Amino acid sequence: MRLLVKAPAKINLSLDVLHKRPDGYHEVKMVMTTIDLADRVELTDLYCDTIQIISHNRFVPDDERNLAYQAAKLLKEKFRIRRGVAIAITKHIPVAAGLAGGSSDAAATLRGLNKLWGLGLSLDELAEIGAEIGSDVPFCVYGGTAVATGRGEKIEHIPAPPPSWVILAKPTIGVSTAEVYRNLQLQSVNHPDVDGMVAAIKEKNYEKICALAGNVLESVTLNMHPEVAQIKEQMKRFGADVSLMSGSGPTVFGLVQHDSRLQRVYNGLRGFCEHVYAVRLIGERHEQ
Ligand SMILES: C[C@](O)(CO)[C@H](O)COP(=O)(O)OP(=O)(O)OC[C@H]1O[C@@H](n2ccc(N)nc2=O)[C@H](O)[C@@H]1O
Ligand SMILES: Nc1ncnc2c1ncn2[C@@H]1O[C@H](COP(=O)(O)OP(=O)(O)OP(=O)(O)O)[C@@H](O)[C@H]1O
Repeated sequence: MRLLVKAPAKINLSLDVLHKRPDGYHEVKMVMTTIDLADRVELTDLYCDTIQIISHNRFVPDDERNLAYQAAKLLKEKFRIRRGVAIAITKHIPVAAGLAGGSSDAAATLRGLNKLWGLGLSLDELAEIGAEIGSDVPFCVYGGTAVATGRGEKIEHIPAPPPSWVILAKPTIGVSTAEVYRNLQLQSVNHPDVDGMVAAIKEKNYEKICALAGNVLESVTLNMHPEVAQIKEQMKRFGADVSLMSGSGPTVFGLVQHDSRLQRVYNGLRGFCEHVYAVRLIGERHEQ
């Protein structure tokens, strides 16, 4: 049997870090939402008992380092599955970009194998398993819009933000999430108002969402890579209502509500940035 699953990217509308924990992770409080830029994950039953990753992207590992491989391995071990699977991943989400591409591939693999192998697990159960793979995986299991706390694995669902265009611009550098967290100087950052962002989303107040968008990790990545700060400025200058780095970066996203302004922001950025995308906020959860 063969199953096709969509793996959408996320952006962080607000990202705060509260403190470093004894286990080395950071306690976060952030608002995440899905956008309609997605990888395609195709799962095919194999007769032999192996996990095979097929990806034609040179930045994506095709062995046990791939997060989708780790998702399949976990399910096989936990539920003593003696079937194999080929996981073909067509990447559309840029790699190491702050958009949770690998995490979303892993989450899509969990949702897909749950069906393919008839495991009957709930999304809550899949999210719990996903937390063993990475901090962003539980959110990606559900999709939608949520406040994530803990190290990112505790998910509280909130309604979708009002509709908007999202312009993404990714400079040609990759950023290591671990390195960004390691270099964070918490005593000197401006903490975003995450509760205010949640209220603004619930009120569907687009102006307030734009005013409250913030990400403490910008303090690290913008310093390490000044081109990210430049893109952020250009995005605003070309007419985005707000521009912010997503996750640990380096992708910068801009929100644009009016169609009339979309083309100007998109074309303006294309002038000096190779990877630019215009997508929509989805903000709605996956079905079981
Ligand atoms: C930046 C975000 O993408 C925002 O959504 C996430 O916080 C990162 O999530 P992720 O990429 O799934 O992160 P993980 O794979 O769990 O962790 C990668 C590394 O980032 C650091 N890390 C991650 C999450 C967290 N809350 N605190 C951390 O300090 C740790 O050094 C960890 O070894
Ligand atoms: N399925 C996958 N797709 C992309 N990268 C993967 C995958 N599996 C493992 N990786 C590895 O993970 C690294 C980070 O890739 P990813 O695209 O998930 O980063 P990211 O978007 O910054 O993640 P996050 O926003 O969750 O921090 C890559 O450099 C790659 O080596």
